[in-house]
Amino acid sequence: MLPLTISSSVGGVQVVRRFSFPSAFSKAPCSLGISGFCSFVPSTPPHFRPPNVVVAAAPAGESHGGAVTGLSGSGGLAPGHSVSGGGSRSAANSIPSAGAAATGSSSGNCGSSNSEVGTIRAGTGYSTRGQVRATAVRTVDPVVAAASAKRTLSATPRSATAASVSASAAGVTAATTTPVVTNPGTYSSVDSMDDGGSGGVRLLVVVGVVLLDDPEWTQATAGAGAEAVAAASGTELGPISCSGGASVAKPVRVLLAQRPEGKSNAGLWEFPGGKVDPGETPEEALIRELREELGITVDLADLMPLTFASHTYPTFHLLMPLYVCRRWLGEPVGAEGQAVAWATPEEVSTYNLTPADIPLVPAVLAAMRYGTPGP
Ligand SMILES: Nc1nc2c([nH]c(=O)n2[C@H]2C[C@H](O)[C@@H](COP(=O)(O)OP(=O)(O)OP(=O)(O)O)O2)c(=O)[nH]1
Repeated sequence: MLPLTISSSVGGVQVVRRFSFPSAFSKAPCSLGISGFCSFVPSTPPHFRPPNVVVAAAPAGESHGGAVTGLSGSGGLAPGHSVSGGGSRSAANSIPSAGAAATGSSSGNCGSSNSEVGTIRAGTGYSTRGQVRATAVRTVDPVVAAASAKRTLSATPRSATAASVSASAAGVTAATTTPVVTNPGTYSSVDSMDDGGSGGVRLLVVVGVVLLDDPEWTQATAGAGAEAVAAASGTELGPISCSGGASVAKPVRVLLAQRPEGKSNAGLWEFPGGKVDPGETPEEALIRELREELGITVDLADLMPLTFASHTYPTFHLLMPLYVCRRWLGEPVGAEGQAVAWATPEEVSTYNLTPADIPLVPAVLAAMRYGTPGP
C-alpha cells in the first residue's frame, strides 16, 4: 500500500488526512503539475476509492472572487521563479515561492514506482502584489470536483467557429475552420531565439499534441454523425479520423514527428506542435501549427489538456502544454518535410524522443491505454 498525506491549515487549524492505496496504483501514471494536483488514471480496481482533491476559493475582490478556483497550488510565477518537474516521471516537483495559494509537492516520482509519499499543504495564503490574503480551502470528492468543473466550463463562453456552431446544432462537433480570436494581443510568451541565442535562460512556451488514432473511441463517439457534419460543411474526413467503421482490434496509435535537419534536436522525435505566437492562445497556436505542419484541421472543442512539459534546455526553459486530440479533418502528413510516424504504446519508447518529452511518456501511454475524459 502507498500512503498519501494531505495536510491543510485553515484558520490556524491543522488538518492531516492520510490515504492508502494499493501498490498496483504505483504503476499508474500520475502527474503532479503546477497546481500541485495528481491526476489518476481509471485503471484502479473497483474497491479503490480515490483520494479527495483540494480546492481553493478565490478571495472576494479578486477575479472570480468567492468562486471555487479549482485545484490549489496554482498561482502566477514571479519573475525569476521556475516550475520544475512538469512530466509524470520528473522527480521532486516543486513550485518555489511562486506566489501561490498553496504549495504542492511530491517527494519522488509519481510515474515510476519510487514515489511513496505526496504532501499537499493548503491554506497558507494567497499572495497578490505583495499582499497575503486568506483563501478558503476545502477537500472535495473528485467526482464532485469534476462535475463542478464541467458546470463551470459549460457556463464559460469559448471561442467558436461558424462551422462548429453548425456542428453543435447537428449534435456533434466536427473539426472545422480557423477559430475566432476573441482577445488578440493578450498573450505573449514567444521567443524565437531558442536555438542558441544569448541572454540567459528564457521561458519558451510551446504547445504540443498527442494526436491519437483511436479506433475504439472513434466508433463509440463519432460514427456517421461526424461524417454528416463534415459533408454538410463541405469538408472531407480523413481516412483515420471519424472513420466509424474502423476495427476495434486495431491498436491505438500516437503520431510522432521527427525534428528536421537545421533545427535544434534535429533527428529526435517529438509531439507535433510549435511556438505560441504573440496574440495567440495556446489552443489557437496549436490549431495553426497542426494546419501548417501536418495539414490537418482541428477544432478547439477536440483539444483536451493532458499534461505539460517543463524542461530546462541550455539556452531556454521549455514549458509545453500537451493536449490530446482524437478527431480532426484530413490526413496528417509531414507538410514541412519532416518525417512522421504512428506509434503503438509498445513502440513509443523505441523512438528517440527530445529530452523534454521523455517524462511525458507515462501520461501519453495512460491516455492511449486508458483513455481521457472529454471528447
Ligand atoms: N512542438 C514540439 N516542440 C518540442 C517538443 N519537445 C521539445 O523539446 N520541443 C522543443 C523543440 C524546440 O526548441 C521547441 C519548438 O520549436 P519549433 O522550432 O519546433 O517551433 P515552431 O514549429 O514554431 O518552429 P519555427 O517557427 O521556429 O520554425 O520546443 C515537442 O514534443 N513538440
